[in-house]
Amino acid sequence: MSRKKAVKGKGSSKSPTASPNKSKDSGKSIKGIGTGAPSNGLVYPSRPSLSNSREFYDITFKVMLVGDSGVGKTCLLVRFKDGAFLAGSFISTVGIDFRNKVLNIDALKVKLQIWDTAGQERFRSVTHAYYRDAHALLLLYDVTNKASFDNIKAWLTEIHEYAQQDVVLMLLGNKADVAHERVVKREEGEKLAKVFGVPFMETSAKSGLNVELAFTAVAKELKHRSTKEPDDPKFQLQDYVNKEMKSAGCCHS
Ligand SMILES: Nc1nc2c(ncn2[C@@H]2O[C@H](COP(=O)(O)OP(=O)(O)OP(=O)(O)O)[C@@H](O)[C@H]2O)c(=O)[nH]1
Ligand SMILES: [Mg+2]
Repeated sequence: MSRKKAVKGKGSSKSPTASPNKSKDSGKSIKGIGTGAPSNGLVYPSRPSLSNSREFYDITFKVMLVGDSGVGKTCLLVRFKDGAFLAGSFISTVGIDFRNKVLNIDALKVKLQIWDTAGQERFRSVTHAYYRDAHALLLLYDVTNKASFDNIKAWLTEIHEYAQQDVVLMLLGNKADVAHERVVKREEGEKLAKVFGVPFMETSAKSGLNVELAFTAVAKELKHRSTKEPDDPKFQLQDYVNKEMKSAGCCHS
């Protein structure tokens, strides 16, 4: 299996084509980031591995974080990437930014290129341009902010307008650690997600609750889609998430 080297570090991003959209090794055009054909990701032909380093990957996908300003998109990404929480004053994202992380999924190295969008209205036209190439979208609301929950319908309308039809979508109710200021019950999030047929879970960038799971579940779904044989059973994202939360003894019926 050929291993590609991931672009390192934090990217600031004016350009949506920061990732390769062509395999130099194979010389052929490949589906995925920057090509506008995101359904299958980038799968590289078999070759001996160059390295076991986390820098190398077999397949890559673009994941976008969206939702109102202040719901915790940047904090969720920083928690996932660096295992840390950005406490203190809130610095709103300007435009769009990305970070890479390589995960081991069923013996494959899956690189997620994660785009952190600005939730502020004034950057909306910038983020619209990036939806088209996204393989997956994590749509966040803040369980302590009712308006961010009420806006989910508008976000879904926007997603249907700008994203690919088969984009993997997951709804996340973030800041689940804040019990005393909670105004959106978990059941309300579950209900809304059911209405729109999207997987759902609550997360906390502060405590780390379900952060790894959210990204891993999406990576598994994308990897499954891109490598599955016709007879393979369908990967059920919500079932996987429920099973994992149950085995972790976490907060789900
Ligand atoms: N208690 C708690 N606070 C959080 C959590 N996630 C984020 N915050 C806080 O919420 C505020 C906003 O977080 P950001 O991650 O910057 O929000 P954002 O969605 O990226 O906002 P924009 O960049 O403006 O779109 C910050 O003050 C964070 O410290 C969480 O899970 N729990
Ligand atoms: Mg941000």
